Formats: sequence, structure tokens, C-alpha cells
Amino acid sequence: MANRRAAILVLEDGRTFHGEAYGRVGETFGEAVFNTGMTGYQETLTDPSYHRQVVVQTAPHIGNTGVNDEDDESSRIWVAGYVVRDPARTASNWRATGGLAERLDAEGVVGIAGVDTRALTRHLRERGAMRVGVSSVETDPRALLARVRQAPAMVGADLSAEVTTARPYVVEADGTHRFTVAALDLGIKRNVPRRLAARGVTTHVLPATSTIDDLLAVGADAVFLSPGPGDPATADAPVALAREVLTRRIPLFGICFGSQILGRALGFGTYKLGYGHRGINQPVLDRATGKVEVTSHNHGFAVQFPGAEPGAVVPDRIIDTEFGGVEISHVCLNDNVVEGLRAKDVPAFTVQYHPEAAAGPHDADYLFDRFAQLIEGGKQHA
Ligand SMILES: NC(=O)CC[C@H](N)C(=O)O
Repeated sequence: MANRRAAILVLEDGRTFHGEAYGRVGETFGEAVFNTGMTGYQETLTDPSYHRQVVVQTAPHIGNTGVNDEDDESSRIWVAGYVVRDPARTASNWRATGGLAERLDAEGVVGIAGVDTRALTRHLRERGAMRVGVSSVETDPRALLARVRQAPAMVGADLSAEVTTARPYVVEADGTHRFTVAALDLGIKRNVPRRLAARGVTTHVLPATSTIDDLLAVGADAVFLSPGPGDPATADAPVALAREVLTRRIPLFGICFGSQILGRALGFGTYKLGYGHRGINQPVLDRATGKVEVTSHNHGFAVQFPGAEPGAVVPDRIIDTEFGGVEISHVCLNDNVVEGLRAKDVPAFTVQYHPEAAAGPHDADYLFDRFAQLIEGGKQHA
């Protein structure tokens, strides 16, 4: 629950909100982004892709189910700051092991409560994601604004080294082992190896600086490119690695940051969306089946397809690349953003959204089956 100490939130354009300190008392900076999920705040907070972002929750009640020992997507909270409207006064859930405010405080996360987060969201939607400062130690918004304007921007941010695992580790397959996957950890979420394990995949999670030889040394049947924070335009080493994987025709699957990396490896560009997609009810069309999936998203950048402006109608045709034909397999029905890529001539596909989604929805879980089928096919041809 919020404590009674005053706090302020100041956006880069000077818009100011007043509230109360929530979590740790202090001051923090980052990129202000909003998440529209009504559930899943623990997964959001512990998702490494939110590193350096101050997350605004549009849902007014946050913290109702407290925190538990099962839902973390990584070993810590990553958000740079947290903005809520009306935090729960007591946590109530059979799995809860503590309260959210206490956990935020324990992990040093500065937050603010009592903010009209829907008004703030509408502002960000009109003006775009921007830098923000939250402080419960500064009372002068102009002084805080000056510091906001000195904080680093998300464009150009290379953050993989800050979130990747220091050492390789293995997540064993459930039951019978079928395949081995080398996962490049650029900010992986725990639920990815878990979804793979359910398909008989043993995942070797490897540091972001791994080389093609490191991937091959674990006996990888396939490669996974993980989600992660930062600007994909900076991810030159993972892009070069993905190109090696494509050249060797090793089956490849990637999610979110991983999709942007495959896009760049194929010769496409990436660009920053106005305010991004963050929530758990985004409609995505799978063009192969014509089905619409309700999906979980967390991305501020997207792949730019050749010859079209961001937001323009996505081409149906197969696009020629250095690695053969590529189709845009998935599109977001809200704004036509590219949500998936599939190579026709090399065994590679990716999605920009999150099929591993915990707290759901699980419509896109089939993509892990597609990956298993792709690996199976690769083994038959080998
Ligand atoms: N979840 C992710 O992988 C995010 C990818 C990238 N940092 C973006 O914001 O678009």
C-alpha cells in the first residue's frame, strides 16, 4: 500500500502528476511506458525486457494478489520504476507469500501511487513514449524535469550485457528428451524454457556474447533468440550470429527482440513505435491459418518491411532476401505492425509477441509446437 509521503512524476515534456510514494522512497528515471494488463503484474515486473522502463499500469487496482514464489519471470524485478493508481491495502491469494509494496521496497524499486494512470496513458498515447522521472525526495517538478532531460533515451540503448546470464545453465526436458536448443539470453523469461521443456526440449541458456561455436558445442539441434530490452538497432553481435545460424540452416525460432534480430539478419530495418504494445489482449492475425489470436505483448520497436512506411498495409507477397523468400506471417490487427516473420527457404521463424505468456493468454502456445516440428524436420533432412 502507498505510504503517505508525497511523490511526483514528471514527463520529459513537462507534464506533471502528483501522488504518494509507493515501494522504495527515492528517485528514478527511465522510459515511461504503459501496460494494459489487468493481471500479471508480477510477471511484468520481473520481465527483463522492462529494464530501464518506468511501467504505468492502466488497470486501477494493482497488488490485490500480492506476490508469490512461482510467478517470477527472472531472478529479480527489472522495471526502473512503477506507477499505479490504487494499490491493494492487503494481499489476498492462496499463493501469496507477501505484499507487492514490500517487495518493491525490498528490491529498491521506486514507485508512485495515486496517479490517474489512465490520463497518463492517454497522454503517452498521444505524445509517444518518453523519458520520465519519479521522485519521493524531490518536491520541485522543475528540478526533476531538468534531470529527466539528462536521462538516457531508449533509442540507441544496448542493454543485453546488463540482463544476460553470467554463466550458461541448462533447463532439462520434461519426460523424454527429444531435442537440444541453444537459447541466446538477451533477457530471457523463465517461461520460455518451460514451454520448450513441455515439448521434450532441453534448453541450454547461453550468455549474450556467445559465438556460433559456443552454440554448436552444446550439441544444439536448433537455436532460440530470446526477448530482451533495448533498441534492436544496437544488437549487431546477435544479428551476426543469427546470420551464421541461417547460413548453416540450423532451425531458428525467436521471440520479440529475437524477432527484430531475425528481421535485421534478413536485411530489414527496425523502428521505434509511437508508444509500443504492452498488454495481454492484443489481437494478432496468423496469416497462414486466417485465425486471430489474443496475445501478450511487450515491445516498443518493430520490424520495418521494405518499401512501406510504419503502420502501412503489410504486403502479402513473399519478400526476397539474401536468405531466400520471407513472408510476414503475423500482423497486429490494431495497427498493422509486423508481428511475425517466416523464412521459406531456410528453417527460421519468429514472432514479435509472447507465446510463452504467463499470465496468459495461451492462444499462441502452438508456436512452440511449430518450433518442435521445424526441429524434427531439420533432423530428418540432416
Ligand atoms: N520483449 C522484448 O523482447 C522487447 C524487444 C525490444 N526491446 C522492444 O521494446 O521492442
